Amino acid sequence: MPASYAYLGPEGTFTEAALRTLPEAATRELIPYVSVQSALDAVRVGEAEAAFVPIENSVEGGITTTLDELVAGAPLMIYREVLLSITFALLVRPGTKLSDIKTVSAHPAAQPQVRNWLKNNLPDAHWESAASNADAARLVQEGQYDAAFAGEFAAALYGLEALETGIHDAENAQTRFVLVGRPARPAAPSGADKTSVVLWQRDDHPGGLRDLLGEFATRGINLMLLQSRPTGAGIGNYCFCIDAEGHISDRRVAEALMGLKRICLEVRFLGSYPRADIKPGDAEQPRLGTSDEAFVSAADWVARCQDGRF
Ligand SMILES: O=C(O)C(=O)Cc1ccccc1
Repeated sequence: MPASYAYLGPEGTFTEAALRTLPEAATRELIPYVSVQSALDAVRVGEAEAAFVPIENSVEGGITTTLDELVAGAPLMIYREVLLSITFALLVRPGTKLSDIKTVSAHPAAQPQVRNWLKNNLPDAHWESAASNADAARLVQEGQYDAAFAGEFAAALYGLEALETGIHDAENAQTRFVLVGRPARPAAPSGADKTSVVLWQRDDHPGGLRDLLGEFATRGINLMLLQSRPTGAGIGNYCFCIDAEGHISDRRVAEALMGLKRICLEVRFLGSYPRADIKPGDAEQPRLGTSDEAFVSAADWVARCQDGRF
């Protein structure tokens, strides 16, 4: 197994900055890839042990390329998540003034975070999407665009200077990144975990989504993400990406997944992994009647009833 992590590159992405916060990244070779797809494919073909990619941001929601790869591509599993607070710098070739800027570029997920700033400061600039924010910086260096929105730290890598820093339409904007590998046994519960799944409904009926959500609700499981994605089978056909509190080895989570497996056309397990938003020990206690002990004693009671020993 190659001891390398693929990531959305080139060098100087927020993805790379987030990846470097993981202790295990220090012992791996970090290899930049040009797209989320190519980083994930590197894992699928065994070129890399895992890939690190953006999956969600607090301003715009899911990063659809990543969700769609996890939903429809050859199965992969999430092992870790990282949250990074993000503000942008406007990077230009040295000497460029604001009034010189006719074209700006960044990753599409950056646009909702800089839209108001652009309207107020560069209302006539033409937006061009790039494969990543650092790639936009690289293209500015090459002369293809006049300015890029990227991390301030990318300036030195591409011989650029920051004309403006701290650009962010929404206060406290965060992006969530995940470390994705081939399917294997999830790490043991950390005490504050999250489980990701994709659900496909068996048929279209009133309350169909409520039935799916009910499997979590009746077991006291809080949801942290619900994003529908088109299945590609026609208008109105969606699957649901869900992040739920807890680990698959928690009885309530396992029971909810069994319930979903019984009623869904398909359930894809995407992993149980430590939450980045809180530390183990700070997680809420299970709601009344949803602890492992409650499930075990209820199952014992049913077994005794079946045995006539109640
Ligand atoms: O990692 C990057 O730099 C990216 O291009 C992805 C991205 C886009 C917008 C916010 C955070 C990360």
